[in-house]
Amino acid sequence: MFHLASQSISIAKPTSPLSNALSSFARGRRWTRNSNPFAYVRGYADTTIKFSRVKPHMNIGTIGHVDHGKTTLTAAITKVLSSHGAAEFTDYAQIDKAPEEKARGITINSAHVEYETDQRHYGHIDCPGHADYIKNMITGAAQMDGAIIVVSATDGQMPQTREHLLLARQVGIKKLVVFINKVDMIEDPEMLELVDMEMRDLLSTYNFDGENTPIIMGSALAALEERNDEVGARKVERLIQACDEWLDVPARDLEKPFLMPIEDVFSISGRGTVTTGRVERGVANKGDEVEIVGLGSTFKTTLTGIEMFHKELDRGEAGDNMGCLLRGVKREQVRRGQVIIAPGSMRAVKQFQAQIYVLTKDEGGRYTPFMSNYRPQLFLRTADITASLTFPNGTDDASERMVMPGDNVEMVCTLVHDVAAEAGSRFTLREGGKTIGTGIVTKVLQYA
Ligand SMILES: Nc1nc2c(ncn2[C@@H]2O[C@H](COP(=O)(O)OP(=O)(O)OP(=O)(O)O)[C@@H](O)[C@H]2O)c(=O)[nH]1
Ligand SMILES: [Mg+2]
Repeated sequence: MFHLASQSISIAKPTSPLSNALSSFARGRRWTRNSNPFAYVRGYADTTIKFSRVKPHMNIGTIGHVDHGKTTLTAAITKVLSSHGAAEFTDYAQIDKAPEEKARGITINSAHVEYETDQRHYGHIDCPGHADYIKNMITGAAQMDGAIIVVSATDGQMPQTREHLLLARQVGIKKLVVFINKVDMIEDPEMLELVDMEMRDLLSTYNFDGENTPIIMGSALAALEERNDEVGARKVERLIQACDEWLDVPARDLEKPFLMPIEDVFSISGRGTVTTGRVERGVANKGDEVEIVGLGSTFKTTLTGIEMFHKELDRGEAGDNMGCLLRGVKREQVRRGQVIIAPGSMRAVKQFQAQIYVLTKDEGGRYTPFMSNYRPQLFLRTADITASLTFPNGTDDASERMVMPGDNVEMVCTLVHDVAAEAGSRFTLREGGKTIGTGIVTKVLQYA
């Protein structure tokens, strides 16, 4: 039904059953807590340790409806792994640490932690579930290679469970692991079976592998509070094992030209301007010439420094969350929404044709149809731009034609600001605080 996201899913048989993985987690290593991986930017000048690439790195995170337990689970994972020496415990209050988050008891900003298993190093992003902060969820999810969707056993699937699944698909996440949380509050086992069945159906609806996706039932709070190990710590261990076995470390696009969407910009006195983001593809070496593209200005500069998780690197590659020090660039010259690329490898576009899926109201989308010249916000990588949607030339009755929620349509998007894009680039459409559609660029019609 959702043909934009119809990549085929290969059913990976777990090749290496994790033998006692959790107990033999990397011992004796130094762990740095990173509720915000970009906090290092402030200490940029001090860092000399080289980042080690012994294990494959993977970005995952927690998504799902508000209050279903994503932050509790994130804290619980670090707690359980810290007891194996494989993470530094990051308490709930260190993840939801903004005053407003504490006051309201919800996550607003997505937060980052890191931990390691025998096989992998994970960067983990805890996303907000509240509908008002879906924008932060999208940017968080856009950095993930796989995700843990948290569903409370007491509520079952809810609107943002569905919306997050759809958006996860949209940002290119191919596999998920499900954690059915709060089982400590459930007495009737049939209830759990029902949630399990409904989740498998829902996964299939959104083109995930509903049949084989691991579903783990437990209690994040019990694990965090170190009680009732059977539903607590043991289930969190099972969850991490499922992540190791089921989620695939993506084939990195190392061969492609370098591209890093700019997520944030910092100014460091004495050093210059640092931009942070997740490398989408390719490799950049310290000293490389790069090009900044989008939002009205395209110019060349040199990467004078690369850094990740407090450590300095000589190169950054696809999948890395990193900071780039840019030579001779003023803070005002760079903005979230631009990209840093290998010079000449992509251009800024003003208009393109796209295949768009319009969400139904049950998916959190519009209740009513829209017509030509509709103007939603278009989110592409980290950019957020107003766009005008029209029908392609030659469409019959274009001025009267309506697009209904649930429709899959080809439309022309004309942007108020230019953005780096190419055929295959994916985006999300939002309006009045909610996601109303998702799309993929099929053809560039006009460059900036
Ligand atoms: N009984 C029980 N309560 C839980 C469990 N896990 C989380 N909770 C409680 O559920 C509430 C919400 O938990 P959070 O971890 O903040 O939920 P969240 O999904 O991060 O919420 P948002 O980030 O705001 O979307 C808190 O009061 C938790 O203590 C659990 O396993 N059992
Ligand atoms: Mg939370």
